[in-house]
Amino acid sequence: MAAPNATEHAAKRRKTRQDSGSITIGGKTISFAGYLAPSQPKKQIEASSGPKPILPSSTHEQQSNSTLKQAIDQTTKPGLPDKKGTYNKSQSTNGTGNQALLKTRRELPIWQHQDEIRTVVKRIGTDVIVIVGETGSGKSTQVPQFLYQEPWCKRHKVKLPGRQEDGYVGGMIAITQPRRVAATTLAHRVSTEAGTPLGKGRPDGLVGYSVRFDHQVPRGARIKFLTEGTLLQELLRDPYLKQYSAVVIDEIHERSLDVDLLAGFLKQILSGDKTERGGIPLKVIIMSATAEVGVIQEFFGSGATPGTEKASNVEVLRIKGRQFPVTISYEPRPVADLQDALLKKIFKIHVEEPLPGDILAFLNGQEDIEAAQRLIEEYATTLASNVPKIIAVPLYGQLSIEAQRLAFQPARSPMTRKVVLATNIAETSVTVPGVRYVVDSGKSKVKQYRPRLGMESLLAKPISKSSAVQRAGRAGREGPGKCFRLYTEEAFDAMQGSDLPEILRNDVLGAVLTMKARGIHDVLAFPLIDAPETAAIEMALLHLHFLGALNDDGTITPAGETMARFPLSAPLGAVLLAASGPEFDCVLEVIDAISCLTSGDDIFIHVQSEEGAEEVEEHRKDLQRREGDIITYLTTMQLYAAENSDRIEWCKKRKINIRNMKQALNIRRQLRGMCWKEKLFSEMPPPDPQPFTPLSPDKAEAVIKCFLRGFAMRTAMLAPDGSFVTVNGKHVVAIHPSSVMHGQKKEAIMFLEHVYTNKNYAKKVSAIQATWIAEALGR
Ligand SMILES: Nc1ncnc2c1ncn2[C@@H]1O[C@H](COP(=O)(O)OP(=O)(O)OP(=O)(O)O)[C@@H](O)[C@H]1O
Repeated sequence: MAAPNATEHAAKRRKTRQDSGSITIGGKTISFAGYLAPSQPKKQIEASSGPKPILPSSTHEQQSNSTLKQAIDQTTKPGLPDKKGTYNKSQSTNGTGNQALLKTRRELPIWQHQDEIRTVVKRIGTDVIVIVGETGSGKSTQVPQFLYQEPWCKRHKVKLPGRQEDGYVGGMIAITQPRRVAATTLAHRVSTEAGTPLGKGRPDGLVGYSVRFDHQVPRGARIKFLTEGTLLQELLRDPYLKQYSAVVIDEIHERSLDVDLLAGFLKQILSGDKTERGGIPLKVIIMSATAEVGVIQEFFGSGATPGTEKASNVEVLRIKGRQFPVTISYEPRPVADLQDALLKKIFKIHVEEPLPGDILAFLNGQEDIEAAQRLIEEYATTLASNVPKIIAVPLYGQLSIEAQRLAFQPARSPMTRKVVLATNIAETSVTVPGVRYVVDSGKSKVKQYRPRLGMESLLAKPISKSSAVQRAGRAGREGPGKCFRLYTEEAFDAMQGSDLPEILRNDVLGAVLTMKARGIHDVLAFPLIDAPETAAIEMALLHLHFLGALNDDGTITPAGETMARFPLSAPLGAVLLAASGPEFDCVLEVIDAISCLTSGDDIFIHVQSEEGAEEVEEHRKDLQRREGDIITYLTTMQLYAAENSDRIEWCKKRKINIRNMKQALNIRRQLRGMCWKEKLFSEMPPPDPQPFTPLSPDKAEAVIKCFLRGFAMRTAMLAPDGSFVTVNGKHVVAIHPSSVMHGQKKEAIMFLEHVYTNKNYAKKVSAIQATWIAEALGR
């Protein structure tokens, strides 16, 4: 039977309106009672489908586009504000763009506090300044701009221990963000406000950003936004953070593992030998709307009286007020079906609330986002041509940076309301321009690691009060906003104040390696706000020893130091190092596979329908390899790089995410550069495109054996009943449907990811032989 074409599929899936005033989309029925008039022929429904969105005098797009144009104009026009925040004519080409933003900045609550902030930060003896201000009060964008011209923030020429010639200390402010999306968008915003270009190597830029695999820091930058992980990497190269005068830790309340480590290192720098910085102090500024101030004071304070805000070296500043009000509403009673309630709320906002006003909805995770996106797209097709349109844009961590940026751009067509469907990555720090309405599901997926089982689970859990406040704070940033909480007020009252810090619920492998690489021998004695279970640290030490990162006495090996320098997890670092040995000699091949594995979201677009999946299988035949997912990724990269006609078309045909593939190529280039520097291979390959030669079975085996050096603990054997049972822990795992190995029975498998959702799944799976596991474990 011929496979149905895409139009037929779409027609099949398309909604069917029902007489009951509900709509069935993708097998799900949503009642429209109260929103849209029920049961009428389509044309009539369109003409009288409930209250229409109130239209503005100018359309949303006109407004958004002019804002965007202004922003672009401003970014391309150089100009720095002077000390008072006004613009110097010689620096700004016409000043008007910057002046317009200056007016907005002056209205931020924090603007009135700038002198106070400058005074407190420069105070001698004050090492740590905690700034607590409501969401949107202007902390992230304004504080670095208030400080970078202060005399203490200058670059100082100083004598440094162990050096003949003078060195330099200070000159730049680092601001960390928990996520790259916040770091990059804030850098763009601040460079726009300052009127200076953002970009590597550009002269005179004031602002830059540095996130994994993407560094845009202009020469002479004074303000640098980075992810916490990137600053940790910098700490390995520069243990005293000599290039910085101040480190601003933004959104500390998120308590990521990286921020807890950073806090520990910063505490050590503050209490350590000042001569290492030529006597120049490092100022530490900690900011959040919802931080537990007492905990921070206690941690950083020397001679602090907990809870009194009177620590001698720690000062607390509280910024009152927010720029625009946010009205919060709750559900009268608990909702039975969260996704149903979320969609209804989005549709209700669309028909009742005025434009402009985009919606930001918080969902559990990628799967829920994709499902909601499909349903909104179906809903959009039911809207009459004379009512505003609605579009859905996803925003989650695994998307490539480029795909994430789409969520921050205004809708392209006129009279269109954008709905950003996000995970908690949009919860703190970010401003999604255009958003006036927030819909909060009250849930998020939380990763939890069980050290004794060596397993990770990813389960949807109620959020904390702190998260709910942050989510609401995403509305009301450019005008008054509304936040619709899909839970009752009682449920809010019953929420925990804050989330459990990541260090207490996640694998600490990377954290322990970072500490070891920074020369911390006794990791149990390292200062941490909250110490993880000893069992978790012991597991991490054993694992690192197995990876060859630690010697028998617990000191770091040269291989461990190299692993720590790579912007990759320790097991992937171990894989690269194994590939560089004469036994395997396949670094370039391993880089090809790792590039695809780390480029964000899966490069392969998951097709929902069975027929669609069959069609895609047909087109992916040239990529798929019987050895499993790793060799399939590797082959995909090699074929993509060899493609010399139309790479976009090539991706489209195979349903490969074009942006992620481009990002993979970018990562491949960077990893090749890093491995070259580390002398892991001896000859640079010729530039692309080169003719494609399929990987030989021997080479494929070598690549998989290298991966086993990093992932021998993530293997499973076929049991007599046909299930796979993990070698470590003896758990039953099923091969995830996204794997090319799905449904296959092999003697043994290795999996790079392991997640417990509704089932215990192995992802990124390769076929292996049992003897290979013994070989890898017995080294
Ligand atoms: N990318 C952007 N586009 C448009 N406006 C922005 C952008 N970033 C910031 N703003 C404006 O600047 C204001 C202050 O933002 P900022 O991030 O400095 O606040 P904050 O106090 O750090 O908030 P939060 O605690 O929520 O991170 C926002 O409310 C918004 O009006």
